[in-house]
Amino acid sequence: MADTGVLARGVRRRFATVEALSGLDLDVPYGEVTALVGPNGAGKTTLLLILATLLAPDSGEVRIAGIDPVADAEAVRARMGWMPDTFGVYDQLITREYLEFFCEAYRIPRDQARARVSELLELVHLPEFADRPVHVLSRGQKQRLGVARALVHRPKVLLLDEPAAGLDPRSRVELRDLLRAQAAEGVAVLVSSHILSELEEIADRVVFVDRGVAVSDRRVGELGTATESEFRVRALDNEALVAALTRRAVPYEAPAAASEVRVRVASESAAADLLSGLVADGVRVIGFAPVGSQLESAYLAFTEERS
Ligand SMILES: Nc1ncnc2c1ncn2[C@@H]1O[C@H](COP(=O)(O)OP(=O)(O)OP(=O)(O)O)[C@@H](O)[C@H]1O
Repeated sequence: MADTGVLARGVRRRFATVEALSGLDLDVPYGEVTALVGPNGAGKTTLLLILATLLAPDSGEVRIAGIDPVADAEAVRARMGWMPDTFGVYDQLITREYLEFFCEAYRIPRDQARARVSELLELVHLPEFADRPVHVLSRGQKQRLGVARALVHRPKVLLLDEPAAGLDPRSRVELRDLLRAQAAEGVAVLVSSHILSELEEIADRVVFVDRGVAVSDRRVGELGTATESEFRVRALDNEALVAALTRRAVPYEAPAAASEVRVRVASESAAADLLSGLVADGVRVIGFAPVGSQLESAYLAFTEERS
């Protein structure tokens, strides 16, 4: 148990008539990025608030770095970094002062705080903003400052609620690198998000949450193998492609106006077989790619199953 950054067993939390969490189980190992994915209202934020010591569960067991957040919130906070989905920044403060303020909150001695803040500003690529007011930072830069704030006390567990929301592609890549680097240092990272295509690159594991329970837990590399998915196929000669698919009895859709055909295959392995078969049939294939990401296909498959 001590070897898991986050452990949750049978966690329940009700708000009046709504059961936000109905017996959720979760493990977040050290050294990995675990993503929490699920539709609106699935209970992700409720769970993160409980893990961050900000909300008590009605029942169930929770351990953060081996410690019960209800019994000893202070010890958990000393080991856990938290970035909420919306967080205020004290706009009038200078960026360096902003982080020094949080160092003080975590009782980091002043002489060490200065060095720690410089280190963090380097880490989140904001050193040139050290002496500028927080309000000049862009949204992506503020988001990175939020990560720096969560890392002030070198937590072993890092919890982030929708950190990539509203970020442009470049800021998302920077955030991804930052989180991967934390995992490489041995931190247990838990991140909730809706941006599925990005999560595929950020996360090692994906936990799907729906109606207050974790319904599936998969390693990102294994996502594509278990689910049927759709592939987009393009060939120099569309008619030859359609003829080959028909001969092979592969279900396809060929929208009249489009220059591509969509096929449904049972697995990645079936997709690979189909591609080599088409080439062997003499079809001059110029494009063969999954529609949406693997994570997206898995997500759609699991929400379909449950609706
Ligand atoms: N403070 C509250 N009072 C009443 N109901 C709440 C409260 N917080 C959450 N809920 C309800 O609990 C359920 C789960 O909400 P939660 O915010 O945890 O979902 P989520 O998965 O984070 O959703 P989203 O992706 O939209 O942020 C929802 O039905 C929500 O309306």
